[in-house]
Amino acid sequence: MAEIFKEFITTFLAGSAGGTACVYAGQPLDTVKVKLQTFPNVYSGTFDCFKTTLKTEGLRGLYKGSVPALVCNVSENAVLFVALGCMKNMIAYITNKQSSNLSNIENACAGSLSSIFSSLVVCPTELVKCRMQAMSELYTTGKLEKPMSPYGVVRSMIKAEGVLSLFNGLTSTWVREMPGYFFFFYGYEFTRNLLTAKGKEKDDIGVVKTAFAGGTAGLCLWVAIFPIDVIKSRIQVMSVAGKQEGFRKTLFHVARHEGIRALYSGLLPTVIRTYPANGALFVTYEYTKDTKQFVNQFSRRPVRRALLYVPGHDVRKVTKIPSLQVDCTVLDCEDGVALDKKDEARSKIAEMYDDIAQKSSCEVGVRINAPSSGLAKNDLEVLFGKVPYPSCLVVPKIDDHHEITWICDTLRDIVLNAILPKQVPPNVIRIIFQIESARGLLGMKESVEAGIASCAKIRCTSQIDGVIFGSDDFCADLGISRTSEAIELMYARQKILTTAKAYGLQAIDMVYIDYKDTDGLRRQSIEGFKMGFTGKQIIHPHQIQTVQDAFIPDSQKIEWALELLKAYDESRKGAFTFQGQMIDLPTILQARNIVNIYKHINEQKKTNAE
Ligand SMILES: CCC(=O)SCCNC(=O)CCNC(=O)[C@H](O)C(C)(C)COP(=O)(O)OP(=O)(O)OC[C@H]1O[C@@H](n2cnc3c(N)ncnc32)[C@H](O)[C@@H]1OP(=O)(O)O
Ligand SMILES: O=CC(=O)O
Repeated sequence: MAEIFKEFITTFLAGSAGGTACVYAGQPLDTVKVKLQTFPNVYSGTFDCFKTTLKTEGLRGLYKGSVPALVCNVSENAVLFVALGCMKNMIAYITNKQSSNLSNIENACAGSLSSIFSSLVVCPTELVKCRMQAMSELYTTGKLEKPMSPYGVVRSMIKAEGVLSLFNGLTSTWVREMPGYFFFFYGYEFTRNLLTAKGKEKDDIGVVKTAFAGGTAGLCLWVAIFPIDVIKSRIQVMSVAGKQEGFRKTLFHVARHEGIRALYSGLLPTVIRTYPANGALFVTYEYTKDTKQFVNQFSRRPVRRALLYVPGHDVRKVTKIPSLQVDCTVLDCEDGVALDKKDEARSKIAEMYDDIAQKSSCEVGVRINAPSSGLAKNDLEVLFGKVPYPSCLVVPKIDDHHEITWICDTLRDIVLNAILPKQVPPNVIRIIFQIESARGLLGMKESVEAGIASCAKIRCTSQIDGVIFGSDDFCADLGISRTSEAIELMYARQKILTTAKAYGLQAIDMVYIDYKDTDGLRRQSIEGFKMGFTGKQIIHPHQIQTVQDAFIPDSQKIEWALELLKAYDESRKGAFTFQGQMIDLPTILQARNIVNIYKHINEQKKTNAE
């Protein structure tokens, strides 16, 4: 059910975005088309109409009716593309095929059927739009006493003839749309197939070819239905000056009195308009319909209670990932890989990533080498210069803010230059960076701010998700001797945690390298969770369960929090006593945190299981 809803939302959003792009790209020529269709004798041709409108009414005149056009196009395309999905599924069901494998004719039939639904939106909105676009002619030819606003047009129609008058021209809209959309989608799919290189998918033809296929779709539509559109525009515009004759009578009237040419009046601007307008429509639609990932991506950060490092060159360990019940795995190019194995690790990860990520229910990220190593750029190019690329990037040893800026800028350039010309980057890259030195700790606030600022330069490519405490390198940098209680690391842990939380980021605690000592690991994990860390790095599958159990509130705590929140709702007091303790807002907020963490983890478990 949730999937169907997401599908609905994403198609709806993609259709709406496509409709918006279509209007802005095509409105001036649409205005010219409507003027020529309804007043063929006022202008000598397309150019004259364009020039005169620009001269007398300015650019605003050409964009007149944009608001109803936006309403019209956005709602039309949203409904059209949602209905198209349903109709394709229906045809796929009947023909026993996958909806992505329908033939051109089947796609065309799905498009034609979808237009039955979109016409219900198109008819009233287009009626208002057409009248707005031809307003100055209606006024100067005396058919209207004074110009009206879109709202005025709607109000006067409802007042004079009732709500149903908004559907004036519905039959001619259907007569136009059903064959129109048959040719539209046939033209689109046919052109896309034609432009697809052998052995490639039509979804991969790129922006320019998609735009061309969209324009050709529009060309097929208009050539097929232009006379019907002329009659529809006539009925809709002229009925402002009184009741207009029906479709058939108007058609014969125009043909007899004005000649067949009048039925094609306005075809040229329409054909010119169709390439930018429908090109923009399909490019925007195709490239935003993957908003499902967007909706998922921006909703929440993935839960990362345990973050398991897997050395990237170690194929045996990497292929183990799909069998592990862990929140997050990180394929390592850095400290888990010897210097002479760096190239091997990088290329193995690039080669295996897609397969491993597909088979795993956990998040699969990568850790590149440090910015100061001289290896990081190569890592980024190899790992992120192709699709699919990892959804999560761990960057070690951030010693100052220039380094994280450099990483984020370089990553963005790689994605923009290597991926964008071919397709919209399929997923946001969630960056987590490591603080592992005295300098890194002191400059952490600036590094967080620099990372966030760099990612914000172009939204949707990357975002800073969290900070990791690299305790072992930190000990090396400061000359610290480790103790089992790790009291010597308390300041660093608290500072990292506080800074990360101040910016709403995840804070991931240190590694427990004595991986056979489960009791010690449990103690340190519970401590980290109580301090406020959201998760912990691990190095061995044995550590998964202990850590993941520690980073979720226990059942007693959840019960306490739920009961407390219930008592708070009932008491409606600032301070009150609950189970012998004084409770006020700070404790309520803590209880909410507990419930939120619990809910979030359970939701993620459900999503992973789906
Ligand atoms: C401290 C600072 C840091 O930077 S930490 C990050 C860098 N270090 C790392 O990435 C090290 C990751 N861990 C490892 O390489 C191994 O766990 C080490 C510690 C070397 C132990 O490996 P090994 O001797 O194979 O352990 P084992 O025989 O007990 O393994 C049992 C089965 O589990 C597997 N395993 C082990 N570790 C991992 C891992 N990290 N990821 C995935 N699988 C792992 C082993 O391959 C072994 O599987 P199998 O039974 O052979 O099929
Ligand atoms: O990278 C991790 C560390 O502990 O050092």
